[in-house]
Amino acid sequence: MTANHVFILDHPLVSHHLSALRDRATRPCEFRALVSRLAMLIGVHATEDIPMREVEVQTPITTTMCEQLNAEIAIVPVLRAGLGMVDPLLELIPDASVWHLGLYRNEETAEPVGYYDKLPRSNAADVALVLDPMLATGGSIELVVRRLQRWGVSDIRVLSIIAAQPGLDRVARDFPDVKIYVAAVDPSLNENAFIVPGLGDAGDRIFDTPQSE
Ligand SMILES: O=P(O)(O)OC[C@H]1O[C@H](OP(=O)(O)OP(=O)(O)O)[C@H](O)[C@@H]1O
Ligand SMILES: O=c1cc[nH]c(=O)[nH]1
Ligand SMILES: [Mg+2]
Repeated sequence: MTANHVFILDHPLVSHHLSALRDRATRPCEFRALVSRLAMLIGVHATEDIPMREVEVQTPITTTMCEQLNAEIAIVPVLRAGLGMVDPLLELIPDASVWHLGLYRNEETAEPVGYYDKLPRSNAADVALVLDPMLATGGSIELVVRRLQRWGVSDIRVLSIIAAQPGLDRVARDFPDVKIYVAAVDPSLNENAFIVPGLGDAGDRIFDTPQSE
């Protein structure tokens, strides 16, 4: 099942960079660059229908009607791994604000545990772009979506690089209005709730903090 609001990028550049990202031999320096490149491609796609307004612009030659963004856009990286996607999104949308949320998964239960929340209580953004390269069980994203709904955001868009089908189905079922943009959907999770085939632990690979195996 793939819901109406799930968008899977189908592009040769996405496939090419994803293959290097998955490769266990890819070093953190290159891994970071690949996360950034893929985040930019996903970011372009995820903003295709963002609200716009007409403005009159004076060129050196004449006046002409142009379009500009017409929405308060919040970039919401999920620590840690989501940090790797912030710079390319800010490159695309320099006027966006960045609100950090910190979560980690309990290793035994795979349940998300919140440890940092920088979201304000009021003045919700019009659009929230949630950044997290991995959507596995979907538990972390569901916590984030609930928090953004409490803030008052109505247009929530999740940008992930790889989603596992079970987690994607769960989020799409529980939050049918949330739009989800991914570069790939992998079929399953292993006994530790890691995505299969996946790419391992995205946060550890971005920040070069390998855990003992
Ligand atoms: O869909 P879920 O099952 O909730 O799993 C996905 C979450 O797991 C990873 O974070 P992790 O706990 O490894 O934290 P980190 O980014 O600090 O490494 C990933 O970046 C997501 O936030
Ligand atoms: O496969 C997975 C699952 C959760 N988090 C990751 O970084 N990778
Ligand atoms: Mg991690």
